[in-house]
Amino acid sequence: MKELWTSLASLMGLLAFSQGILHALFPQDLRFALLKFLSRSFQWFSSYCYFDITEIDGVNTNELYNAVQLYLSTSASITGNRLSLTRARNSSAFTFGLSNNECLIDTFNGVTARWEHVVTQRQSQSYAWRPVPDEKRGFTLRINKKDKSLILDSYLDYIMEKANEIRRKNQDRLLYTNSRGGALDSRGHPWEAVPFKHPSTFDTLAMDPAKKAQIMADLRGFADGQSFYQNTGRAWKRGYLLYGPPGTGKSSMIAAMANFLGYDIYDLEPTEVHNNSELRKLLMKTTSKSIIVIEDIDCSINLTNRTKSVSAGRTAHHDPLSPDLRGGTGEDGGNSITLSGLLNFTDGLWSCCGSERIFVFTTNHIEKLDPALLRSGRMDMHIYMGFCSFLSLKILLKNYLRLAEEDMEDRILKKLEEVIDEAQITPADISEILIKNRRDKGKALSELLEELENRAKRNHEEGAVGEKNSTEMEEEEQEKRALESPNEGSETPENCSKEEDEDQKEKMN
Ligand SMILES: Nc1ncnc2c1ncn2[C@@H]1O[C@H](COP(=O)(O)OP(=O)(O)OP(=O)(O)O)[C@@H](O)[C@H]1O
Ligand SMILES: [Mg+2]
Repeated sequence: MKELWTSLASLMGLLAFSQGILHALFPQDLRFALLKFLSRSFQWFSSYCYFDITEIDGVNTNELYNAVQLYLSTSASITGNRLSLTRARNSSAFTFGLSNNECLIDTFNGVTARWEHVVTQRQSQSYAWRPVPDEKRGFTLRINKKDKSLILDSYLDYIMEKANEIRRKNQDRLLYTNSRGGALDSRGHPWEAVPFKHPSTFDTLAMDPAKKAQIMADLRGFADGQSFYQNTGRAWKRGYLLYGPPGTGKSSMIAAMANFLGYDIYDLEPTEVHNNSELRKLLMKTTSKSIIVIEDIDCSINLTNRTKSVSAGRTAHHDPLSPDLRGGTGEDGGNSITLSGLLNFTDGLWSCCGSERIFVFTTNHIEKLDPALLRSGRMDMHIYMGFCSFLSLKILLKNYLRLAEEDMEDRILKKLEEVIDEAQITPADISEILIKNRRDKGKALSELLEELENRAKRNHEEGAVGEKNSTEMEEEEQEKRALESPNEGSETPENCSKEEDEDQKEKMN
C-alpha cells in the first residue's frame, strides 16, 4: 500500500515538474499547440469517441440539448450521484437534471453511453451584438468507437422520441409571448414562456358535435401525417382561421387544440413586432409541434388591402410594385410589418424552417381580411364559431350543471330548443348564467329560459336585422369575398375546408 502511495506521489511530482518545465521553456502558443497535439494523440489511441451537444448552436437553440436534458431527467433520478432539482413556476412536476460537470451512465441496447453535463464560464465579451448567457452549457456523450453507428443511427432518435413522450405525459405545455417587443433574453430568445394550464378541451367545448369531430379528425390527420406531407412535397403545417362574434369560444378552441395535440402555443402580439425581419426571427425561434396564434388579426394589424402596408396601429400606402408586395424584405421605414411579411410568415420558405406547426388566426370580422390571407394552403380550414345552438347548449348544461338530456323535463327541453336559435346568445353569456346559479339547477334553468325568451322576443321585434347576424351573415360574408376576389376568394370557406379535408383524407387512406 505504502509503495502505491509512493509511486502515485512521484507520478504527481513528475507531472508538476513537466508542467513547470513546459511553462519555463515554451512560450504560451507553443505550449497550447503541444497540449493539443498530446490530446489528439491520446484520442487517436483511445477506444472512445466524444460528441458535444451544445445548448446554443450558432444563433439557434439546439433542440437535441433540450431533449437530452429531458431524457436524462428520467434516468438521472435513479442513477446519478448529484442532481439538480427544479420546479418551474406553476409547473406540476419536479425535474431532475445533471448538476454542472456531473456524469451519468446510460445503457441502450446493451451499449454503454456516458453523459457529462459541461458548464463553463463564458469569457466576458464587451462587443456582443446581443446579450449572451454567462455560462456555456452542453452535454458531452462518450461512447465506444465500435458503437458509433448504433448510437448515431438510433440512440439519438430514441432520445428525441422519449423526450417528446415525457413532455406530453407531463402535460406541461408552454405558452410563449413576444411581450418584450423584440428584445432578446440572455439566451437569445425573443419569446417569454409560462406553463400553459388552460383547462379547455374538446369535451368541454360547446359546438356542433359533427363539426367538432371533423376538426378533431383534421388535427389528428395532421399530427399523424408526416409521411403524407413528405410524399406530397407539402410543408408539414396547417392553418386554421377561427371567426365569429366575441364570446363564442375561439380562444377556448385554441386551448382545446393545444391540449388535444400536446403542442405548445406561441401567442404572437403583432403590435410588439416592428418589422418583417423581426417577424421572421420570431418564427425561426419557434419549435416544432407548436401552434402559432394571432388573435383578432383584423384589430391588431390592418389587413384590408394587399396594397397597403401593415403597421402597428397605422396604415401607409404603397406602390403596388414595391419590394414589400413582391415578397421582398418588406421593411417599411424599419418600423412596421406588411401584409406580404405576414403572408411570408405563414406561407413563405421561412415558414418551413421547422415542421409540424399549426397557424391559427382569429377574427370577429372575416370580411375585413384580405382574400390572399384566407386562401387554402395558408388558412386551410375556416371554422365559424357562432351563437349557441341547441346541441351546444346541451353540452354546456352537462358541463356546468351535470345535467344530461334525460335528467331534464321534456317540456323545458322543448322550450329551450324553440327559443335558442332566435335568442342569438353566445356560449359565454350562457356560461355566465349557469356559473352564477350552479348550486341551484332549477333556478339556473328557469333564469336561462327567461333570458333566452327575452332575447328571442327582442330579436323578433327587431326583425330581419337580428336574423342577419347569425348563419346568414356567414354566407353573406363568403359571397362578398367571392365577388371581391374571383380567383382567390371564389371558394367559400366551407368549400375550402371540405375540399381540403376530402383531398387529405383521400390521400391518407
Ligand atoms: N363554445 C364554447 N364552449 C365552451 N365555453 C365557451 C364557448 N364559448 C365561450 N365559452 C366560455 O366563454 C368564455 C369566453 O370565450 P372565448 O374567450 O373562448 O371567446 P372568444 O370567441 O375567443 O371571444 P373573443 O372574440 O372576444 O376573443 C370562455 O372562458 C368559456 O368559458
Ligand atoms: Mg378570444
